Amino acid sequence: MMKLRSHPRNWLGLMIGNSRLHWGKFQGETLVETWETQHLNQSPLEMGWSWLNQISPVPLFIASVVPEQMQLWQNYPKAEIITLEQLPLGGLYPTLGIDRGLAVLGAGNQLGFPMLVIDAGTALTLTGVNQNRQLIGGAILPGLGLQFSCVANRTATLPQVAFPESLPQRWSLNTSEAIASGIIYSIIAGLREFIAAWCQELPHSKISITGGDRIPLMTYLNSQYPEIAGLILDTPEAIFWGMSAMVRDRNVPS
Ligand SMILES: Nc1ncnc2c1ncn2[C@@H]1O[C@H](COP(=O)(O)OP(=O)(O)OP(=O)(O)O)[C@@H](O)[C@H]1O
Ligand SMILES: CC(C)(CO)[C@@H](O)C(=O)NCCC(=O)O
Ligand SMILES: [K+]
Repeated sequence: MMKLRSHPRNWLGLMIGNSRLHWGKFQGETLVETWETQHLNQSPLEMGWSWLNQISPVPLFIASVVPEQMQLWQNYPKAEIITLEQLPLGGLYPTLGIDRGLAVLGAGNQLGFPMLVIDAGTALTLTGVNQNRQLIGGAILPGLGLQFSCVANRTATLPQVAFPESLPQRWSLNTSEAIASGIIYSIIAGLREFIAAWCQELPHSKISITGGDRIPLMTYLNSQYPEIAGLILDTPEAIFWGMSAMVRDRNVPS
């Protein structure tokens, strides 16, 4: 096997997340466009998606944290799976989510290592890599949306609450705001604590954020801890940057 050091001319990246599918359209190394779609109920071929290959025969590179969704792509021609084994970072553990690995690789490649990535997705994760591209570790907690839906679904009277547009009152005098306060102040205080601990060990680290809930989360962080928020770089495309690096350096039979 040899390592290619170039991208296909046109290609698609697909990150299968827990809530939805994230797509990136690339021309060589350039990310041209990203969009989201729902999870599939059947394989893309059964859905009549052969057009994806016939009309535009582009290579498709897939990374997934949802095994059942990945299964649906098994027989899809021109699809290549991006796996953790190929990820050029040290100290990985076998069950690390490929989304976390790709995000920290992508953000680090683009902005520099050490890198701490916050992924505000279905799950909220922190993933830290040092200057030698070794995984130091991270943390996983229920994401913002999951925390809101969990309290509503698992209690008799608590309502489903939408994310508030701005930081709520900490001391609330109504149920909806009390739920929002409890979840939001706890998450941002927790993040502040994790970031402070990380920066104590790796003072020169970059910190970046990605994921579907990063904008409301940054709004709350900005209001309460502007000095912490000011350290965090917005990198919605971090996972695709990571994919791009792995696609460029993929192995091909020599
Ligand atoms: N159309 C949408 N569908 C689902 N979630 C959405 C949508 N728009 C915004 N979101 C927010 O995005 C969050 C999920 O983030 P994201 O899409 O990054 O997660 P994901 O697909 O599960 O990826 P991961 O598994 O990596 O967390 C949800 O909590 C939700 O609040
Ligand atoms: C934590 C999630 C769900 C975040 O999408 C994903 O990265 C995952 O399934 N990870 C596996 C467990 C781990 O990363 O340790
Ligand atoms: K699970």
